[in-house]
Amino acid sequence: MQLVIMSPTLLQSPSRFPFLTWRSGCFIPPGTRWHSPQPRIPLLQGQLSRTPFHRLHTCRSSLPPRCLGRSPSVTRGTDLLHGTLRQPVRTFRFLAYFLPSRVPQGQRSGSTQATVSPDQAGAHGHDSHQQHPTSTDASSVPAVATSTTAEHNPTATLRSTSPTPPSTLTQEAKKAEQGSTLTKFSWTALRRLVTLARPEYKILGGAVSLLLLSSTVTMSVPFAMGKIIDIVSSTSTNPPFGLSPAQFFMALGAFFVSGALANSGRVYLIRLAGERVIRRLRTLLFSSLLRQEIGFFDQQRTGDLVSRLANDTTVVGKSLTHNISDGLRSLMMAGAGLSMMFYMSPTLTGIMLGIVPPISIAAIVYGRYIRHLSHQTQTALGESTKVVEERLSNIRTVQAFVTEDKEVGVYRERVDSVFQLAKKEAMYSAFFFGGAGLAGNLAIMAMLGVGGNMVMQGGLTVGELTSFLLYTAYVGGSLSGLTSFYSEIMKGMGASGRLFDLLDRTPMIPRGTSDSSTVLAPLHGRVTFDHVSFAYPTRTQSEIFHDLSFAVAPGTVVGIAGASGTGKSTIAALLLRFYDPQRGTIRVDGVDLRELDLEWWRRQIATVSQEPVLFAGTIAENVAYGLVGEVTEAQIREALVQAHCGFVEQLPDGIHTYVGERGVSLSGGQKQRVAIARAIIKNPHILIFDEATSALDSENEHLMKEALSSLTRGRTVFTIAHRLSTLKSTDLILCLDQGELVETGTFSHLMEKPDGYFKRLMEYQMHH
Ligand SMILES: Nc1ncnc2c1ncn2[C@@H]1O[C@H](COP(=O)(O)OP(=O)(O)OP(=O)(O)O)[C@@H](O)[C@H]1O
Repeated sequence: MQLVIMSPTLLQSPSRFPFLTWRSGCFIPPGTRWHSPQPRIPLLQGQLSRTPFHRLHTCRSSLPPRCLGRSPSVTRGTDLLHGTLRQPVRTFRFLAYFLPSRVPQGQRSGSTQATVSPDQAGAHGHDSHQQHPTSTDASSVPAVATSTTAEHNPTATLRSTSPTPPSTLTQEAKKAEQGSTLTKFSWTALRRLVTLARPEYKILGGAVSLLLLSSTVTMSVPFAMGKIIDIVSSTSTNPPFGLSPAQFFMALGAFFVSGALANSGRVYLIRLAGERVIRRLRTLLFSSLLRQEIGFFDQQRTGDLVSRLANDTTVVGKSLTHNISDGLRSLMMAGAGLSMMFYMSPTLTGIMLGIVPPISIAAIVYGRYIRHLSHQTQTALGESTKVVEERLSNIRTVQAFVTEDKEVGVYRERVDSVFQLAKKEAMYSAFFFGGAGLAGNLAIMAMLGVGGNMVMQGGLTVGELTSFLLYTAYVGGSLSGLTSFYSEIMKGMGASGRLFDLLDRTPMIPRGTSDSSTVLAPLHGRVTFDHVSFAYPTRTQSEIFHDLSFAVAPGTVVGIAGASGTGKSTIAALLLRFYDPQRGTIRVDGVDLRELDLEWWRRQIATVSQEPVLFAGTIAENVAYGLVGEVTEAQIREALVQAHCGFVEQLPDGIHTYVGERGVSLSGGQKQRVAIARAIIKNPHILIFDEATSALDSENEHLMKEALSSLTRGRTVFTIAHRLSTLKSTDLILCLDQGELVETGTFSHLMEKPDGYFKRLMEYQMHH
């Protein structure tokens, strides 16, 4: 992607944009590869590598106003869209980078998207959540949230914004879409989830030991405070263990320092284990994804898969580490706190147990409703973001049709429904926080009343009452943590279920490196379609081929002709074994394709497709793509010469010129010739050339023909022809009509047929 940063605002206020790095007078996001800085103007062109989504989001919400045209505030989303739809396309590319390609469903930082439901709030802070209430405010009440930022919410579900119509979704995709909210508890799922953390057992064991230590220190704070109050307020109370007051304070200090060290260690180890789990899961998942057959990708939304890779892995990693650590901590603290309370005053503890649980239950039920509202808001937000993503990624069409105002109208409607839901949520949340705070304070007042009475009658010291109240607050906080622990584990189970669906999925077309798979040596290249019937997995009802049979001798240049949509490219897809036919057999040198080692077979084929895909990298890297083993620069240059890629020498960095994402900085004809060089260097036995549908200019067409002639010599070649005149030099033409082979023969033979199908097609093309 091209990056163009022109904003003086950005250049003047570096501290406002911490996500950008200052380099050579320009800011670039982390992970940016950059080149060719342009002189005189503060402009930089660069290549962006992937940046974690949360960072993109941070970037988006911090975009400089001048870049956006208006305020970047999400509450003024329509203004933002209005501004961006009118930006020149180049500036727009910069913005597009910062917009997520997926919609966060539960993870929004700051602004109106704060979506933490009250009963989740205990999970906030995770490692750093030493938020043990030290004051008697509402935060000490179970299930009472003190934070409204969702930044740490690990439960976000990213949604695809791909425009794929829902009707094409499979059960698998739908399941992913439903997210984790429908997860049911199951021991098997929990066990599988826990197995993912097994390799980290040493680190986690260390973390749990440190957790024990730090929790012990934490839980002695109220006791120590009560003691201190008694020591300073009455001369009759002495420090425990026969220590002098000075020694007691020093011992307490040392105790706290060791607790802090243990806590730091615990946080580090937990994070380390979490990140290791996430790293392992991501790698496993990506490798499993790449091994799936093409039919699988036809049925899935790319956005969902990316979301599983980016988001579900994080949810699982965190639920296994952070959540378990937090849950254990809450459990220990609740248990220890209650025991201490009973020890200090069974009467007061009884009263507390009579008041707090009903408040907690009410808070949890109400909190759930708010979470439901929050979920609805997120869904609506997802819908609105879909509009933005689709329109921004097709900005050329929007501007060419001058539909900016219409699009803003569509977006305004969506944003408005987000606003209405968010308003409702805000109102309910306001009542919740107010009510919960009041209930908490009333409970504390009740206990102060009873406890104060006991102090006056000499049943308790002031210090003991203080300790007791602090323990109440601690226990309340811990219970709140426990409720969120359960919901986080459920989300982890939901996310891991979706991950296991992918990890466990056996590709319908396996790689075939088993002992039974065959390698043909030598390969001659005779290709036979024997009564082949085929329908795409997403449209099983409509057969593309019915009983298709033909044979191609080794070294033949075959042209495949036919009207658009008759299945020409499908032949190529079947040859590459992207799909298997439902009936019939495709044979190579007499051997069923299904018996061949798939990796070996695909290495024997080179394809030059209609719109060749180049990857973000240099020309040399693209030419060498897919080659096994070492490749020299001389080989690359030779292939480029054969493919008539003379233009490469004119480029500033020659073969090391960076071609941009999907080869965006090369013309269509240049891309095709680089793709031909990529095919030449592979030295394939079989070549599939899918002719470009878009017309090339005559010079380009001539160069292409020349390049191809170097490639076709001595190989079995399938040319999928869109312009029939290019088939003159083929040895054999297969003419398809509605998936059936209607004519075969040489060009001149077919043109001689008085009312032949091919001849009619030719004439039609010539006159249109
Ligand atoms: N992945 C897919 N899933 C479902 N249907 C598909 C898929 N790819 C192609 N089709 C359908 O299969 C039919 C044949 O498509 P194919 O791409 O082979 O045609 P073609 O002859 O190469 O067309 P063109 O000349 O326009 O490129 C079309 O009706 C198309 O809509």
